Amino acid sequence: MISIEHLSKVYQSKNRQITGVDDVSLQVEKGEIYGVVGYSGAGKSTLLRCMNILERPTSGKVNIDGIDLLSLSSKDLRRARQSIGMIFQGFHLTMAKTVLENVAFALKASGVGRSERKERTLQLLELVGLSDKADQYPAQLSGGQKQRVSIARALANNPKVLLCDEATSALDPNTTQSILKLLKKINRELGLTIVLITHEMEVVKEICDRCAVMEEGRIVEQGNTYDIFAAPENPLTKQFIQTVIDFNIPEELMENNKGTIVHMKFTGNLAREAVVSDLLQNHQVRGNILHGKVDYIQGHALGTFVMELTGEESEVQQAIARLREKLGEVEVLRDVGTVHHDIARAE
Ligand SMILES: Nc1ncnc2c1ncn2[C@@H]1O[C@H](COP(=O)(O)OP(=O)(O)OP(=O)(O)O)[C@@H](O)[C@H]1O
Repeated sequence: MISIEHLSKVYQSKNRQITGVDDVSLQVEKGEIYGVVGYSGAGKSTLLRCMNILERPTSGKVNIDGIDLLSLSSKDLRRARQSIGMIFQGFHLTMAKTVLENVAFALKASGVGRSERKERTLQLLELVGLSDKADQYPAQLSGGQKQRVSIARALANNPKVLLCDEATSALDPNTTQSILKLLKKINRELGLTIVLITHEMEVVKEICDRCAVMEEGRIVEQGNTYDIFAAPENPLTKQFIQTVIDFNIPEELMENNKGTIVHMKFTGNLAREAVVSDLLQNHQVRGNILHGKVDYIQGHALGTFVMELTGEESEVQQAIARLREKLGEVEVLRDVGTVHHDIARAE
């Protein structure tokens, strides 16, 4: 549905060039929710605005639903943009128009007649759960309701793609959840392809089928959201994931527990298997769980456990080897062998 190839955007300021997007390629499939996550200044907004040519790329290709957008005349580009809706962090509503007028205006602009406009607007307000607010003004609405109006407006011309520019960043956590649910609903019910940019990995975890992580204009990692959470490779991706799946153990706990501390991840079916109790039965070690959590990403379980293992050093090492056989990567956060070695060296 969306194909971006080697896209770059370089801004020319007075005496220097600033690269907003640097050689980005990505594909978004039809009906998919695709997230781009990154810190401020990473180039997310620039990339998103290049997707509907609100910003003209310096080089590269943008193809949406088989149309090469950069080859179009301004008139054809205006028409093509009707199939690309967009919503923003700041809603961009017209304050002097009612909710109904805000949505209907998008239809008027594309030449839809008065009676059809009203009927379609009411349908859209029902879809976003705002039928009872049709005659209110934006100032009378909460942030979440305003974003619902802007979603209804973005859907007015039956777009195939919806671009979301930090759509939930101005909202509290509960309202964020309700807007994400709405986006998921329209994605499923209307088969709408959604690209969203965000600085919150939680948003990606909630609704994105696939995602990309951006830094300094480049994509540093991309893939299926579950795989990215289960086995992130790039240090920045790991940092983002840690904002959602936090397994930092308080220092006092590290100090008070003298055993070997391991961090394990359970993916897929393993998340439901009794790996830990099997381990404790089959090895002469004691296990003390310091942290444990199962997250559900795209309906699949991802378990994170931090456990202290105590016992004879050779037994502990065998237990870790067994865990690695079963789980793949097992990170040793504190190795008692190393601790003994360090103490001996200090003495
Ligand atoms: N119109 C512009 N003129 C010059 N530089 C720009 C312009 N727009 C963006 N940039 C620069 O391009 C880089 C990427 O900015 P962009 O807004 O795309 O990042 P972002 O990841 O969306 O960050 P934020 O979430 O803070 O908006 C930044 O260094 C920014 O200063």
